[in-house]
Amino acid sequence: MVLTIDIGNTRIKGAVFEKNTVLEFFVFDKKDLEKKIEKILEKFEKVTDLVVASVGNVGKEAFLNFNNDVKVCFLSNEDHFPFKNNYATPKTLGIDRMVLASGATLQYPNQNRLVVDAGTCITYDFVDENDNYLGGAISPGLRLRYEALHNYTAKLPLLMFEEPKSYIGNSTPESMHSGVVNGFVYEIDGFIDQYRAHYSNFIIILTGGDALFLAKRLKNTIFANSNFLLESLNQTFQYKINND
Ligand SMILES: Nc1ncnc2c1ncn2[C@@H]1O[C@H](COP(=O)(O)OP(=O)(O)OP(=O)(O)O)[C@@H](O)[C@H]1O
Ligand SMILES: CC(C)(CO)[C@@H](O)C(=O)NCCC(=O)O
Ligand SMILES: [K+]
Repeated sequence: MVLTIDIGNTRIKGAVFEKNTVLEFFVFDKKDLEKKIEKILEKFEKVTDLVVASVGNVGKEAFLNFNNDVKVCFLSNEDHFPFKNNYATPKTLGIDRMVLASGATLQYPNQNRLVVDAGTCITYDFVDENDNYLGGAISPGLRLRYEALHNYTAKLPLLMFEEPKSYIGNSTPESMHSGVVNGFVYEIDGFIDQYRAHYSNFIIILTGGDALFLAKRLKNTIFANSNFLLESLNQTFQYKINND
């Protein structure tokens, strides 16, 4: 059994896998990291490996004190991945993006793939049909847009997500909801259109905390898989075992 851990910028997510089947999912706060992992390891005694991807400020050190029977695999940019990395700055490429690209390569062989992760940031990652990772884009996620409007102006309130009533906002809150939510949706549809103009065929994997909401709103119909990063961690680990 494998416990995969995704340390994002905001939250931590985990999943216990028996081969390719998820037994349980977890979401928790950074401050609870060690306590929660201890609990999971107590509940699932058969976990032999802990596989971690961290883009947050939680480093390898946080994983040194667990039960000795558990091996920790803390993924880094130096690991071997199933794609050819054409990024001009491979050392600064986010480990979450590498794992997403890896999952897309392994799960959807021999095709162009675009992964859109709508989390704290929105990331776009493209792997072509010859398994070249080309890069993509990084932009602020939904929650971050609301926070930025509030934090960098004098007058704008901090709002919680609400579905805008129209693209023409007729009040301050409605203008903000339209700008944030519609802007978010238009951006992603716009990027997908751009890829479509250059690649006649590609699959789209939509993931991250806002994926389910987005899937309903995009003009481009695509399926969402909120757990794609955790699944990709499990697959990347299997790949690593078989290729190291
Ligand atoms: N309880 C929650 N806490 C924070 N964000 C949430 C929550 N529920 C839904 N969301 C939405 O999820 C988005 C954040 O996504 P996610 O949880 O994937 O981020 P994350 O844990 O920081 O991961 P990453 O850094 O990998 O993007 C926010 O824009 C927000 O709208
Ligand atoms: C963009 C984020 C913050 C998304 O989690 C992460 O992938 C990251 O810190 N990336 C480093 C920069 C890059 O990917 O080029
Ligand atoms: K993200």
